[in-house]
Parts: sequence; structure tokens; C-alpha cells
Amino acid sequence: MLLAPRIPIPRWSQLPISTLSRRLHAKLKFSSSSQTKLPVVCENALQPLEDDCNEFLPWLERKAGVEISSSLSIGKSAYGRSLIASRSIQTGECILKVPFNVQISPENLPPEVRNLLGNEVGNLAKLAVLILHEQKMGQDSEWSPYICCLPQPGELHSTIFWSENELNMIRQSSVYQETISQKCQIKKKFLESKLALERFPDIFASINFERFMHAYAIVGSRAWGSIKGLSLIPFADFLNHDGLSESVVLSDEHKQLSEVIADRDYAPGEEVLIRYGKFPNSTLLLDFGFTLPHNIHDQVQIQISLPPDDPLREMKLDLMQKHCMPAGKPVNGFNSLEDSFTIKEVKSALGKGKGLPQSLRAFSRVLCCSSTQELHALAKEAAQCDGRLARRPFETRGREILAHQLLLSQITHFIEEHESSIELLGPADSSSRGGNFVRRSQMARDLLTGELRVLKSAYRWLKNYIGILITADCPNNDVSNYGIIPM
Ligand SMILES: C[S@@+](CC[C@H](N)C(=O)[O-])C[C@H]1O[C@@H](n2cnc3c(N)ncnc32)[C@H](O)[C@@H]1O
Repeated sequence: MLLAPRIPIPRWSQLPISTLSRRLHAKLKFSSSSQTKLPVVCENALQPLEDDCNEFLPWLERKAGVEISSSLSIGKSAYGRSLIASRSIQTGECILKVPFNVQISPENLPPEVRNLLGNEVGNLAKLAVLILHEQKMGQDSEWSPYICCLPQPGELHSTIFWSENELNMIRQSSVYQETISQKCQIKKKFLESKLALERFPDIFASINFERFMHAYAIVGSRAWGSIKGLSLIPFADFLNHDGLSESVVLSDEHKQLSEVIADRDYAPGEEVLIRYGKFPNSTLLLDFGFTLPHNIHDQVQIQISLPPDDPLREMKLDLMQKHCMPAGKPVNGFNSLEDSFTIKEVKSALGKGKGLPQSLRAFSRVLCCSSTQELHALAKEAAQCDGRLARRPFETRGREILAHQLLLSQITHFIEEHESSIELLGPADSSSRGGNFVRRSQMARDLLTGELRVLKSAYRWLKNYIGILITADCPNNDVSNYGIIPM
């Protein structure tokens, strides 16, 4: 997550650390409506904390030398540890302030370890090493009360911890591939850190890849990043996520603290939630190990490729590269025309709201060209406009229809794949296997149904667009000239 700077007009934007790192080289059930935010009656009633957490806040306040919160206490909900209003909270009230001096950053690593970890290791891995170090110190760690509260192995549900069988449930989603890449990335970080760790066998001898990955996932799901780097913010990191909340963790450089302002009133006993970011279920699942049943930020990543037997393949590839189309980038060093496009929910099939990404529509226009003349015409048009290829509808309506029919058939294919994967999962909670499998099946279902919703919205938009073109061109719906099947 990214800390929003504490500036007069707050910027409500955050990113999870692991998403950031990937880009750079990373129940108490509440209704999801921000208007009501009433607790939904469920089996997961809020429980007072039965473990040492009663002592946690006083310990942190002693360490910080200031009061951190007068309105929150630590509780347990189905989301794990959580922060609960210990009295009425008013909208706009500052509910916690955690000074920088009790935040944990790579600077807190013992200098002899820190100096051995090169820049290439990165802050996320350094913080993971720090957690492993403090765990080894046990009661002697100055952070021991905090380290004890972190999730244990087996308690995290990011897809990096899923078995091959469990991962198969989400094979149709891009999260499947992203999980594999993320595990490779963590392995790389482990090997880079290992060289340094081996110099301290008494501390790190028992550290294997699994333990490193667990520590890495802890950091990825609960550290905040800012221009200064990356830090764990004890107490603030007990706050759970609501995608509709307007509360985020703010950073005040001037006062040297992080704080949270309530975005609504809370009654005593209610769980206080913040927004980690405007994250789709794919991000929540990979980086945080949970999903939301209906996530308004859902999106789907689709991959479209140019058929290898397209006679104009080389020319199309060349043109796309010249015009810096994302899909023109060589993949794995090969001249492959394939890339992924992100589709968000298309709000209305009738033209209101956002349509499909322009880059995707441009890609399919290039894909459907069947002569060198057509491609030359696209290049000429791009040169005369803003340099971007195929951004305008084809002048010949039939070509525009074909380009969008091509997209429609791809989207239909993705819809069918998602539908059969969801069917294979069976109805919710019907699995005879208990524990993690049931939980992860539900996450897979949330992920795939969210992506399906987005795909269907794209499908409706495309059908509507094609329908308009066909009707405009062929009032009698005689589309036989185009070789198009009437819809
Ligand atoms: C920053 S920590 C929040 C405190 C955490 N519950 C704990 O036990 O320490 C983030 C983790 O909390 C859980 N979490 C947060 N919001 C959630 C939600 N809306 N639904 C399910 N789990 C959630 C996930 O396990 C996530 O990785």
C-alpha cells in the first residue's frame, strides 16, 4: 500500500507494495455499501482479544512516548485481527497517529546484516529479512509484542501459497500466471538475500524458501510505501479493508507520523475499516490473500494474439512497433504479437460510461486488416493525426464491424471459459473438503465471477456497437455483403 501524503487536499490513492515491486522490475462482515456500512449478521461476531493484544497498544504508546489512539481497541473478526471503535467516533475525527519512530523500516535491520544486503534485494525483501531476524530473537526482540501478532504460516491465503490443485481453479484468470511470476520473483529475492544470510548462520540457518516467502507475503500485505521507502506501521496494520471506504493511511512528514481520519461515524463496538486502494479482486487475492464478494473495482486482463499463420503478420508487427502500440512489443525476445489488455466494467451497453479500451479496439482493427493497402492506409492516417495507430473507426463500416466482431468472438470465448470454470467449482460452500480448500474455492469463485461480470459488460457493449453499425449501414439488416452473421 502507498501512504497518501497528508496534504490539505488528501490524495486517495494507494498501491500495494507487491504490486509496486512487480511494476518496478511486487469477519466481521460489513455490507459493501458505503451508505449503510452496517454489520451484516453472520457467524463471525466480533470477539474481544483473548491473547496478549490487550497489552499491545499500551506497549506501543510507551515505546512511542505519545498516545496513539483513544478511540480504537484491538479485536478479532473473520478478517483476522481488527481495530474496533472503543467509543463513538465522528466523521473527520483522527482515530490514530503512529509516529515514524515506532514504524519499522529496513533501517531497523542490524547494520551488519543491512550492509550485506545490496540494493538489488529491495526494501520488501529487506523487511522480510528483518521479520525473520526479529522472530529468531524471540522475547529479546525490541519488537517482540508486534512480531507475535503477525500471521503464522498457514494463515495467509495469497495464491502464492495455493497448491497446484487449488491454482487450477483460477487457470482462466491472469492471476494464475501472475502467481507463477510472483513466486519466481520471490525466489530471486531469496537467492539474493541468501548470500548475506549465510554469513549469520546462528540467526538465519533455519531459513528456507518457504519461511522467506511467508515473511515476504506478510510485508507485501501489510507494509506501506512512501517516497521514503517502505515501512510496517504497527497498530495501523490491524485495520482491514473496505473498497468503498474513503479512509486511507496518511503520512504527515511535518509531524513525522502516519494517521487515519474517520470517513464516517462509528458506534462503539463497530469494526473500523479503511481502503488499501481501489483494488480489483485479482490484486486483493495475489497481494493480500482475500477477495470481496462484489468488488466494484474488478477488472479482467485478457490476452489477444495475432494468428501465427496471418500472411501480414510481419508487416503488422513492424507497424505496431513503429507506432509504439503496447502489443507490438516482442514477447520473450520473439517477434510475437501478443499482449494483455485490462478491461474494467463497461458501465452501459448504450454508450454511457466507459467503453472498451481504445488500445484493444485499435489492436483488433490492425488484426483484421487483410491487405497491405489497408495497413498503409492506417499508417498514413496515424501520421496525419496524433501518431497513434488505428485509433479511429475504419471509414468502411464493414471493416469496423469485422474488427469488433473479432473482439466479440474473443470475449465470447473468455466468457465461456470463465463460465465452465465457475461451474466446475460447484455451488458456494458445497465442497465436502473443509478448511483452506473451501475458503480458497470461495475466493476463486469471487475472482472468476467478478471477471465474468466485466467480460459480460464488454460483450454487451460490443454487441450494441456492432448492432448500431449494422443498422446504420443496412437498414434492412442485409449484412450478407460483409460475410457477417446478423445478431
Ligand atoms: C493489513 S492486514 C490487516 C490486519 C489483519 N486482519 C491481521 O490479522 O493482522 C491485511 C490482512 O487482513 C485481512 N483482511 C483485510 N481486509 C479484509 C477483508 N475485507 N476481507 C478478508 N480479509 C481481510 C487479509 O488477510 C489481509 O492480508
